[in-house]
Amino acid sequence: MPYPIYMEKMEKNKEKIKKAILVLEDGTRYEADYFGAPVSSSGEVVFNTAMTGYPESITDPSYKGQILTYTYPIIGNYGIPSFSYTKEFISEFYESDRIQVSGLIISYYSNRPYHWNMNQSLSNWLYENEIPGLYGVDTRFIAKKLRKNGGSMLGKILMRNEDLPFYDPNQDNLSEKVSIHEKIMYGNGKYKILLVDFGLKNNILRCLLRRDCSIIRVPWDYNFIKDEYDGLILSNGPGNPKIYEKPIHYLRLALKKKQPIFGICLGNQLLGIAAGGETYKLKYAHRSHNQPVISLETGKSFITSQNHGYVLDTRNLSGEWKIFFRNLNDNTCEGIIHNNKPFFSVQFHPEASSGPQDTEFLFDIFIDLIKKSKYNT
Ligand SMILES: NC(=O)CC[C@H](N)C(=O)O
Repeated sequence: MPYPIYMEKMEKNKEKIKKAILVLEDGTRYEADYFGAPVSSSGEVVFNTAMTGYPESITDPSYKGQILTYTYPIIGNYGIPSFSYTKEFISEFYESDRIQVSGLIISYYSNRPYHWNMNQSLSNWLYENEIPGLYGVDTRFIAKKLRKNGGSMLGKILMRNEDLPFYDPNQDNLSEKVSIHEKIMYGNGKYKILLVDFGLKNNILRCLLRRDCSIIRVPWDYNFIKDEYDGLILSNGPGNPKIYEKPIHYLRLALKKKQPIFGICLGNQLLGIAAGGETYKLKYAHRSHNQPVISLETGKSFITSQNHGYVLDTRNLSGEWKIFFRNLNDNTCEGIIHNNKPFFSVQFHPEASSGPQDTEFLFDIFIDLIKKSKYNT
């Protein structure tokens, strides 16, 4: 066993640490030790190069159906935070109320976690939620392999002599699994935001509540066309954007109206499709805290937090739209903006969490657009 491990529950049960196997769709088999729960799991293996923020990423619904590999070598060192809620009943430190990843693959599991706000260890949290983790893995080797295959591969974590079929989450409607089923209202601010939840990250709610908004959060397939609102936000979310035909149809209708629209990540892809564009899978997916983008409006560049495997092909975008941001690494589209209506969207995460907060000002731009359209100023 290459690394020590901190597995309270396992130790209590005097269960011996056993080996598990990572199997990739190209036939690669990789033996490693496990932490968290001793259960087998199948999904799309992706990797993230961020150095911090594992509690936020693990609870980000955009990771639904995915097995997350960290290239940063030490994970678990600050445990996981307390389960506290704001007065609006939004989790203070998590991006949703549950673990969303199907498994974790890491190099070194830190066996002495410490943080003033720590509630329990990462291993314990995974154990309680029946999610497996593998440690002692050369995650940079895995990342290189995944990169060669467009940033992801189907894979499975297998315990004992079990087996599972491969599972491709991109064939599924994942928003159905992670979105809400009933409307939820938050705050009583001046600006009425209709927020379509495709699997939203809580920090979108927190950012809006700090900006005098009242939020009507609705399920992914909610028909918002007849509703009254000051601004429409399309959240981030998991899976293949092309699956979400119903909301794309509603969006085409919303584009005929004049209320401001702001799309984030999956929201950007859906808005882009509604505006005539296409989406395709990136050659190298963007999952990190240090993705550089440039605004084609101002010429300013920003470091952004990202988590996406698909991207917009803007070639067939209707002439009313232009590219708002571009990625400075691979030149892909990082956002679009309408020429004369208050509609824009970004592929990165202006709400960050985790990651750099440099682009949170986009929420202010959105509120300014609302002020203009609401008060005609
Ligand atoms: N974070 C997101 O909204 C991700 C969008 C989409 N599921 C993708 O991977 O490209």
